[in-house]
Amino acid sequence: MADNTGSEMKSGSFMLEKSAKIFVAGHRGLVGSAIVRKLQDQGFTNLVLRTHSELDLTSQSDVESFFATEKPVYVILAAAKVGGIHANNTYPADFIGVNLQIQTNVIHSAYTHGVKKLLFLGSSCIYPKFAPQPIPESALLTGPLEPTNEWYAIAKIAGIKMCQAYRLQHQWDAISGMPTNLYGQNDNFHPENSHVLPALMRRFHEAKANNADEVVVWGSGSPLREFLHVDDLADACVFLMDQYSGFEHVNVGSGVEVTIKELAELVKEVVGFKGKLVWDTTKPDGTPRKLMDSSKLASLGWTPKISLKDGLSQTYEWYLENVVQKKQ
Ligand SMILES: NC(=O)C1=CN([C@@H]2O[C@H](COP(=O)(O)OP(=O)(O)OC[C@H]3O[C@@H](n4cnc5c(N)ncnc54)[C@H](OP(=O)(O)O)[C@@H]3O)[C@@H](O)[C@H]2O)C=CC1
Ligand SMILES: C[C@H]1O[C@H](OP(=O)(O)OP(=O)(O)OC[C@H]2O[C@@H](n3cnc4c(=O)[nH]c(N)nc43)[C@H](O)[C@@H]2O)[C@@H](O)[C@@H](O)C1=O
Repeated sequence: MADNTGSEMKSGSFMLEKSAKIFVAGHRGLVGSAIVRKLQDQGFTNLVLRTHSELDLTSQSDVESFFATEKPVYVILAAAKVGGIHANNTYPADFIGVNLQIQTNVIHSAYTHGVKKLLFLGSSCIYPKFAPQPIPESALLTGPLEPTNEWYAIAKIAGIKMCQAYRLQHQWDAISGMPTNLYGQNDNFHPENSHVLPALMRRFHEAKANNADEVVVWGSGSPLREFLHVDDLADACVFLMDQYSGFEHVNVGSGVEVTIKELAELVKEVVGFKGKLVWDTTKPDGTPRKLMDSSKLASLGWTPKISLKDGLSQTYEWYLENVVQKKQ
């Protein structure tokens, strides 16, 4: 039964419907590809997938036709305009506009065409810049946002609210998960527009390959970030599809935070770069700290499994095989 208050749980029907048609939007991205791997591992056989060029989710009419034709039973919305601190800061119109368009089109058409349940993915940047730490779900809309990503955050907050509004008005089972900073295979390794972890992995790798003496890292090194491996996130998404039908969004974190300086040292070690770090303090630090309180998800019965050290090694192996070797 769908629930308006968040107090009730849905028990296990998703995992029993292995041949139900599931639309994973954004299936080639970091998150979408991990969700596809997880669903396939779990025996789901009827995934419907479209690349950006096959279906532009910012087009309301194309999204409408897609849902009318395909009629998926479940939707996991992992398509979005995504990027790190520099991209968010540089392209505010894209981050608010594209994300509002994608999520509005997909959520509305999914509801209209009888989708049974939808999972919307937001981000830990929805919370106020100076939220209490660890950040509980209840901190939403209690203070001003971090300016470097407020445009993206406003779109994501609108997505949560849209799911809640459709639940209230139409008793429709739309839920929201809020992942912390993610990393893993199929990440974006762009030198400027990516998130810190893939950016540093690439920069250390290239410095090592070129016998460089130093690597530039942005900001002061003091901000704290919590990192979760994307395979853990995918596992949590499947868990939420199966086990959660509440009104409130759910934090998905690892509970482990490191300073950017500690992260840089870890990535340096995994890559095997021997030179020194130089800090470019003209670059923004962003939020000083954003550790999520994931006790709600833990109380439902889900916890992460992959340590940062193991996850980093795995990701570097993947990067070597799939990015470096393919360029050669
Ligand atoms: N990465 C992170 O650290 C975090 C991510 N998240 C959330 O997870 C979700 C997925 O992020 P992530 O996997 O990192 O992002 P990626 O950039 O890796 O992937 C985004 C996907 O969205 C698709 N896409 C983008 N625009 C459109 C469009 N107009 N029409 C159709 N498809 C489109 C892309 O398709 P194509 O490949 O075909 O171009 C791509 O597959 C987002 O909602 C994000 O907010 C939350 C917290 C942290
Ligand atoms: C997931 C989350 O991601 C974004 O927020 P963010 O956590 O600030 O993201 P980030 O990974 O880009 O940076 C983390 C920290 O790391 C420092 N840093 C050092 N050196 C590099 C570097 O080379 N690249 C980047 N990107 N950052 C670097 C950087 O200065 C900052 O202090 C949101 O915009 C929003 O998209 C969102 O929700």
